[in-house]
Amino acid sequence: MRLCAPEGFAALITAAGRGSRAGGGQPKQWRHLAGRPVLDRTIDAFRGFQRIVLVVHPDDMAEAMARYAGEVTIVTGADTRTASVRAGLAALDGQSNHVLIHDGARPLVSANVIRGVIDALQSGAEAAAPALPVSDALWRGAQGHVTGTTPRDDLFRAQTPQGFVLDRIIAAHDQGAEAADDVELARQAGMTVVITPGSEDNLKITWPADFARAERILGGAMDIRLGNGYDVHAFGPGDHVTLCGVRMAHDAGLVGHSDADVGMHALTDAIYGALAQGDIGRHFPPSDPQWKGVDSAIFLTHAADLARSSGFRFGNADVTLICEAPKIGPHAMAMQDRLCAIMQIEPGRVSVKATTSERLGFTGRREGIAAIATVTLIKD
Ligand SMILES: Nc1ccn([C@@H]2O[C@H](COP(=O)(O)OP(=O)(O)OP(=O)(O)O)[C@@H](O)[C@H]2O)c(=O)n1
Ligand SMILES: C[C@](O)(CO)[C@H](O)COP(=O)(O)O
Repeated sequence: MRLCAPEGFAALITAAGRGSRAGGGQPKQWRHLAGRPVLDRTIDAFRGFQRIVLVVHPDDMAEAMARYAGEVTIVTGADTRTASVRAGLAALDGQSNHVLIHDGARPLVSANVIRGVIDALQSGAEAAAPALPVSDALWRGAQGHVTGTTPRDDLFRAQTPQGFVLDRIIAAHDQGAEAADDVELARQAGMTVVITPGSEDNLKITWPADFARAERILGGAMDIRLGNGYDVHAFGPGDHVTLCGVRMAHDAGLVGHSDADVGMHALTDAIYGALAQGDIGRHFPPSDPQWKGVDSAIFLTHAADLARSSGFRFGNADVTLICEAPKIGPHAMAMQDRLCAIMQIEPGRVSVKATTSERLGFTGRREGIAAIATVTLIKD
């Protein structure tokens, strides 16, 4: 659930690091986590803020502008996290009186964690930040052996967002010191910092294995839907068929109320099925003359829009056409492209393939064409 931040609260997201510990050939904030860039998810968590400042590396400025211009204020960062935060603070103007400073590399921060920081600041704290008590025993060690134990009663694992009265944290940064985080700088400047509840899920992606861990956490929170669809149309008089949006010459046509695109109908029903929204007949009754002879793209567009407006994105779709003729193979790519265009999803997520039924049954006797489709929808 997304929160709505009070007026005067700004968010500052640091994303100018190079992610050297995470590896992967690309800075971690730009790598995909369950299908979306890490930074998309981080920014989404702060969408309820009127003002968001995003600090990026100069090499990433073009990418950041292409993705987020107009939604957030984008500024260039510097060599250290502290200097990047300083650059971001300089972009905040008099409209903000509080700022929450957050690592771009913590994409799974929850509304509750953010709300805890805001609540503390609204209750009068000059600084507040989430943390978790250390629950494991803490050892000192050398050469592979335990050399001592450290009491953990007053130890916490610091997280972000770290929230501050804006002019107090700007003043702390103006003193120019380097620090592990903004709480350290705030304390050096004499501020009292309230500890608010952190979350195990609010991990900072730091090491290669953190991507798999974050995907596992997201997997638990994701709503993943699977839908299937099946349709049949009989051959009748005609000189072409339209399958998955592609018109093909044939020695017969397909009989139907609309354009009888059996593949598109199966796919449309699969989407409605995944959404638990009935089938094409419920949304476009065959008794209604306005759907007579129409392009079935109308139905697929409606189902895809319904999926999106319900908060889902497409995982993939797979359509199988069952017929002896016409030959589907030469047209399969064009069909995939057409379905992707109608559903407004990127190529590579839709498959169209075909099989015969070895001359058995109604498809084997060339009396008609059948189609089955499967689709996955994801809400994260
Ligand atoms: N000069 C820097 C360094 C870090 N960060 C940001 O601060 C957050 C926390 O830093 P860290 O996890 O250390 O990220 P990196 O510096 O990218 O990682 P590494 O140290 O492995 O290179 C990240 O969102 C990172 O992009 C930043 O804005 N500017
Ligand atoms: C700000 C921080 O995430 C709080 O835990 C942490 O200090 C960043 O440390 P890093 O060494 O820059 O990853």
